[in-house]
Amino acid sequence: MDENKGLSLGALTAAVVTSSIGSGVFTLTSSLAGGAAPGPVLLAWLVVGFGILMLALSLNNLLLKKPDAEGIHAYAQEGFGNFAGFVSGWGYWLSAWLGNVAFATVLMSSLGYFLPMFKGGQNVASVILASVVSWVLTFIVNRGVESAAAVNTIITICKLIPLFAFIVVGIFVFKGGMFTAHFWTNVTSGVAGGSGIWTQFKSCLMIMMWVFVGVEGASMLSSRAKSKNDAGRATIIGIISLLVIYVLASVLPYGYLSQNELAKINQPAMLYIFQDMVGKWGGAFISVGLIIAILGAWLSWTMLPADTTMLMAEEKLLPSYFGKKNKNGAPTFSLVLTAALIQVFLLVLLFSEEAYNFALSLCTAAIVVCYIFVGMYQVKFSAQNKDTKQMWIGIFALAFQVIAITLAGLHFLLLCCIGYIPGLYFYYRAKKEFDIDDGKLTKAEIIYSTLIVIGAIAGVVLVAMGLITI
Ligand SMILES: NC(=[NH2+])NCCC[C@H](N)C(=O)O
Repeated sequence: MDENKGLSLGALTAAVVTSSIGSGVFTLTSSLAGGAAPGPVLLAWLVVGFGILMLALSLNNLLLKKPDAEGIHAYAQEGFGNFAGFVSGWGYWLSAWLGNVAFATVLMSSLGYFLPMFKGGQNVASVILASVVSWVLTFIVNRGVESAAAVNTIITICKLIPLFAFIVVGIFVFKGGMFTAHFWTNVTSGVAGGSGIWTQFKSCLMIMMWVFVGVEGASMLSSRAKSKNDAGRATIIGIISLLVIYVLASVLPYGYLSQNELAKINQPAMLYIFQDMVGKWGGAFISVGLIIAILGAWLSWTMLPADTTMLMAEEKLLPSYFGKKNKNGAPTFSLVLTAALIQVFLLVLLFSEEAYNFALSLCTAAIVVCYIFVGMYQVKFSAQNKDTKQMWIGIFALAFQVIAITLAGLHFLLLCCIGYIPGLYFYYRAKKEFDIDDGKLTKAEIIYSTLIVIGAIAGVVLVAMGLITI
């Protein structure tokens, strides 16, 4: 994007929309229909939309008032010290590549639409191809490639066209009677009378938060807005537009197929529903858009984690080799480490029952850690500056994240703790390398690290006991 003139309202709004759209919207309907009827789905959208809006407004505010903070973890560090900065940054990094694992499964299952050998996205052929894609993207980023504005625009258009086509056709084939038949009752649950509204509502949260992962990226662009007002306005318009797209794409199909049919449809659901609506070409049409959307998002989510660990190394939160750039200006160590971990996870996928949901839940849980720190810092900073309105925005943002992750599944946070263990080692190495606090962990850091380790052990134990299914 052009750096000199500042971004217009339209460009900023587009950035908010496009930075969030990855694979999620294409799989939404069936993921939601597995646990909820249209009524609770709409209710959940309202709540999640509000919570995310509060988060984005907090980020906007902080960015404008603290323009020199670089990266989302900077707020945690500024507000609550180095260890908090590390926890937030490492969480962002974990989230970024775990999300790529989820992308891999959707990408492969959409290729399965054309090539049966990839069907389901969870077999040896899929894992091999996904690994190749992951390493190729890493290689490209390692060559120092920056995402070009023109490419971004093309990717955005390719993402949006199939979505609009789906929505328009969805409106035409919509049958009101079908939609309202079981508006509040979950007909897939097997329980007579379905599961209660509350249970249905809860089942929507994780996937709905997942589709908004990435909004923080666009909020980060606020500093490049032509005017401060535009930054705030673009966030609101962008999030409302996203919400409209998500609501329509996920809810219209309830007026076309029954909830049972929707829940059982192959993933990526949008592709198969559209094929059902318009004929064979429909599936191909959606899948091309989907494949481009994922590759584009995957590329930027390859750059982002490496950028984060690079910044963290500059802030002395990680050893200097995380920040060491090759001759193309790319942080090779970070990139290769990340790709290697993705590789391990792709192999795990072979044995996972619900690989996509598992990966997206971990990705979402990990980023919630950063979001919680953003909320906390927004509250702290606004309270210090006696800015009551912003403080309330922060309180809502924070409350939403804490409550939503508690309802969606705290055990995913325990599993994320496992991912923090190597991070703790690197944090400790960094303290030694830069001789911070005489190269030792402080008392508080020891306590927090112990809690993380306990969380990780609890996570492992729960998995071993079969209480958490992978
Ligand atoms: N690689 C990642 N961290 N991806 C997260 C982005 C997910 C995106 N909101 C989606 O709907 O698919």
